[in-house]
Amino acid sequence: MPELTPADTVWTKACSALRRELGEADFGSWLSQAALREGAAGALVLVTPTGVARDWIRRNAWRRIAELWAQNDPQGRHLDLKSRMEFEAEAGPASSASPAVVVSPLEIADPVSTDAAPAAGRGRSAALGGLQERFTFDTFVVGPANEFAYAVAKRVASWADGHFNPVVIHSSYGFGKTHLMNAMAWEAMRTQPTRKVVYLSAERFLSTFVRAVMDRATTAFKEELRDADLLLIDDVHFVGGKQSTQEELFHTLTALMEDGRRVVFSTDRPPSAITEIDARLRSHLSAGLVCGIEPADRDLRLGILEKKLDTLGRQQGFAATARPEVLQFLADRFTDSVRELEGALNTLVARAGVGVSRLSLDEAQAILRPHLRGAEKRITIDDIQKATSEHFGLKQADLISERRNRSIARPRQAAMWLAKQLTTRSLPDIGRRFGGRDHTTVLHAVRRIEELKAGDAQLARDLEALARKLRG
Ligand SMILES: Nc1ncnc2c1ncn2[C@@H]1O[C@H](COP(=O)(O)OP(=O)(O)OP(=O)(O)O)[C@@H](O)[C@H]1O
Repeated sequence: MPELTPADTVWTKACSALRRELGEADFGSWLSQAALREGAAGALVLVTPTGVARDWIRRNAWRRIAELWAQNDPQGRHLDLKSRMEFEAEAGPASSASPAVVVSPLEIADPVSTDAAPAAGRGRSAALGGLQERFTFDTFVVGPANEFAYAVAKRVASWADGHFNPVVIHSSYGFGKTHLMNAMAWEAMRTQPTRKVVYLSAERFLSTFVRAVMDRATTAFKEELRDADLLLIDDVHFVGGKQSTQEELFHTLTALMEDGRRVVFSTDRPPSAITEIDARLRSHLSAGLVCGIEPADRDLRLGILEKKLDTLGRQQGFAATARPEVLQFLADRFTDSVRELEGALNTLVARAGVGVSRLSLDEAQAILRPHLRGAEKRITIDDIQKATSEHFGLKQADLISERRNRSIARPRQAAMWLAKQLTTRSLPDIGRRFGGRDHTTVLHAVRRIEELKAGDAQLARDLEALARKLRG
């Protein structure tokens, strides 16, 4: 039997990208209440509590959800969107009582679960949920972009003496941080089953901590973490701006380090650039061993494709290969993150099945056409800045500068809006490319332009002309 990816895993992955891209406020207001459910005949439906929420999601996030879903679901299942009333009307009254709920993002947190380990003995190891079995060193492909981070991760997992503390692994989204963090946890548990390994995302650190505060159970929470021989916290930038969580994290870090325990963090930037994190915590992170993972080069992308193809084939029970020109096409077109690259390959295998090895380049392109809309002509933020500055008679440097006069600020906001529409970059990523601005600034720009273009016909025309020019 091929191994199926549970729908909740796909949704969890999509949620973590959506949370980052939409921002905490929108995600919390609209998506955190939506739940993935199974309707009639096993159809998967994202169910919102109200019709208003459904409409908001359809207008503002549905296209992106569909993309993320396709990228993360190897089975290529269809996902529908309905309000609860619609869902129950169609599925019949039994649906509300049936155990059809797969998962809602608010229910994901499972403060102390110990059921995630693969076959190797667990001993005192504890994973606070969320470890994925497929993320091991064996499935990680090494190349110049990640070899240093990989070597450090192997060293941490072997419990070698003379370790650096903390270790910080950073990369832009989708280039393998979580994969390496998981691989370290699995291997550390395997090599020293009597030691305690704790892995959790910063998001889960936050939600578990908040819940512990509400339940007056912070002592148990602290003990659970401070007892770890190896603590791994993924996506630590997420605690930025959350004062008490940062403080708790800082105390956890110092307590563990004083005791000679090992701590590893992953972040989306070098620690010195995470300005939304408290200076004290930031300086502790910067003082550790900081290793970056660079975007994968073409050879690494090809290597990853071959490895994934082999794994997918084994999961589905056939020897999967693909024509070199198909793999090269994927490696050249899906360069924004390994996640997208993998999503494209998943789509081909899900659609063609055993016939994937016979797919011609034309057929592969036809299958991937919906995914290529943004990538057809790969538009970069640099292209957008050049076109926008030219259109408004400015210099590209003006868009990146600190200058705030309206004649510059408005085109800058327009360029940010275009970056959100025409690329798959996240808000933090866009912010970074506009002179290191915060993701909230980008979000504000995107909303402001949405508002303005509804009443300002000239601006709407400018944006349309720019988008047309950029799309080519
Ligand atoms: N070098 C690699 N070898 C094999 N697979 C990889 C590699 N790099 C990334 N991947 C795959 O790409 C996908 C995205 O990687 P991962 O989730 O680790 O990224 P990330 O950097 O943690 O992203 P984010 O910042 O969005 O959390 C995963 O399925 C992972 O297995």
